[in-house]
Amino acid sequence: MSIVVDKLVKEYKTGTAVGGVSFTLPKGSVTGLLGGNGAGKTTTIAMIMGLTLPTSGAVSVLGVDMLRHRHQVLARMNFESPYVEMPLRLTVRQNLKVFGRLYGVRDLDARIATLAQELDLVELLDRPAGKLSAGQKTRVSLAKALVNNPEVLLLDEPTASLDPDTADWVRARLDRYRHERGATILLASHNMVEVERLCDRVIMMKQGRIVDDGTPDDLLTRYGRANLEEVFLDVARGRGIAAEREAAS
Ligand SMILES: Nc1ncnc2c1ncn2[C@@H]1O[C@H](COP(=O)(O)OP(=O)(O)OP(=O)(O)O)[C@@H](O)[C@H]1O
Repeated sequence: MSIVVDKLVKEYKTGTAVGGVSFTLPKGSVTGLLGGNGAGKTTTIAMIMGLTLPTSGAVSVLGVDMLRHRHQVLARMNFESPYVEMPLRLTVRQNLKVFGRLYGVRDLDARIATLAQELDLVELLDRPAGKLSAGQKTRVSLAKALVNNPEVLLLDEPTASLDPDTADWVRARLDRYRHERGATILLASHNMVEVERLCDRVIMMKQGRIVDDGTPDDLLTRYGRANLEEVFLDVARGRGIAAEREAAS
C-alpha cells in the first residue's frame, strides 16, 4: 500500500477538523477526496504530508511511519496546495531550483527544462513568482509538485483558478503522469468533472468524517444518480447513505 491512514484525528481549540479517518490507497491508484467547505480535506492531506501534526492516529507512506521517520520518504512524495505560497520575489526558475534541491533532484536544470516544456512555463521561467496570474501560479505549483518525479502525489484542488481549457489540459497532464510513473495520487477537489475523469475511487467527507467511499460508478448506482455532482449534493444535504444508516440504527 502506498498510503495507510489509521484513525487520524485533528482537534483544534475551535473544534474537530478530522474526527477519526482511516483508508488505504494502493500503489498507482487515483483517489478523490470530496466534501464541502470545512469537511476536513485539506487537514487530512496536510497530516499525510507531515505538514500538520495529528492529535492522534497514524499515517504511513510507502511503508514509512510519517510521524517518526518522514525524512526517509519525503524525497519520494510531493504535494500541491494553493495554501502554500512560493517565495514571491524569486523567479519561477529559482523557485523550482530551491524545491528541486530540497528534494535532492539530480540533473535539476534538465528536469526544470523538461517540466517547463510540459507545463508551458518556458516564457515564465525568469519572471518573479509574485508577478504571475493565479492560473500561471497554479501551473508553477504543479511543476514544483512534479519536480522530484514523486511516487506519491497529494493535490489540494489542483485546478482551482484555472480556466476550463487550462484545467482540462492540467487534468490530461496528471492522468499521463499517473500512467507513466505509476504514481499514487490523492486529490481534494470541488470539481466533479475532474473527479469523474481522474479518479478510480472517491472518498466523501463531511464534518471531519468519511461518509462514503467507492468507485464513481459504485456511488452513482448506490445513490441512483446520473453524475457525481448530484451524489455530492445528496451527501452534503444529509440525504446520503450515511444519513440513512444513522437513521436506521
Ligand atoms: N489552523 C486551524 N486552526 C483552527 N481550525 C482550523 C485550522 N485549520 C482548519 N481548521 C478548521 O478545520 C475544519 C476543516 O478544515 P479544512 O481546511 O481541512 O476543510 P476542507 O475540507 O479542506 O475545506 P475547503 O473545501 O473549504 O478547503 C474547518 O472547520 C476549519 O475551520
